[in-house]
Amino acid sequence: MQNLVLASGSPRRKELLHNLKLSFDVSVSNIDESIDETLPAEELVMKIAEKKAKAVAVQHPDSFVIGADTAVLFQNQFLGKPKNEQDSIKVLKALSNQTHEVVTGVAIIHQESHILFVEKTEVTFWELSDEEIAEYVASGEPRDKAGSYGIQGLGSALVKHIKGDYFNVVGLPISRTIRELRKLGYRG
Ligand SMILES: Cc1cn([C@H]2C[C@H](O)[C@@H](COP(=O)(O)OP(=O)(O)OP(=O)(O)O)O2)c(=O)[nH]c1=O
Repeated sequence: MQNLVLASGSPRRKELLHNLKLSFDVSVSNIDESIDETLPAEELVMKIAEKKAKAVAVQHPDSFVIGADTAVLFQNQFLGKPKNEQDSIKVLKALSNQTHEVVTGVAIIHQESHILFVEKTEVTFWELSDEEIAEYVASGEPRDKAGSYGIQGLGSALVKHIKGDYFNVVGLPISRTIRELRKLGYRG
């Protein structure tokens, strides 16, 4: 029996795997997510995803372990989760009426085999009024989310259009992830 482990505490990633009716365990590692700003965003998110997966793989040596990390990239700036409400307001003002990229790095580890990949989605926001931003930030939704919004929640009202995988924006490019898992021999 093959065992699948999601190395993430994100409820969104859990739900995306559930959608595929896969049975899996969740194991969260407390790794240091501080970033090396000299690295390109694509490499950074893959590196952090790999760190998350590796920390869990040592405890589950025969399992297929998935780690992921999502960030927003705008004008060469790497935007992770907001530090506070002021930070969210600043980020949402910058993203208003603009297109940004959401990058998710995914790492899959099984025994000696590793797969790393990055998926990108372009997201374009409507022009947002100060009032709309203030109301959205007060809802609390931006708090635990890269780029200070959640496309799957109230944040859906901010988005004019996207180009690429919607699920990648939510935190896990699920269709590519399952395909890469199968390449490593996963048959669940
Ligand atoms: C842009 C965007 C991000 N997000 C979320 C996805 C990720 O959960 C979060 C980015 O933080 P991550 O560090 O990628 O993940 P996490 O802290 O939630 O979970 P863990 O570290 O345990 O793996 O932002 C949304 O839910 N919706 C969105 O539209």
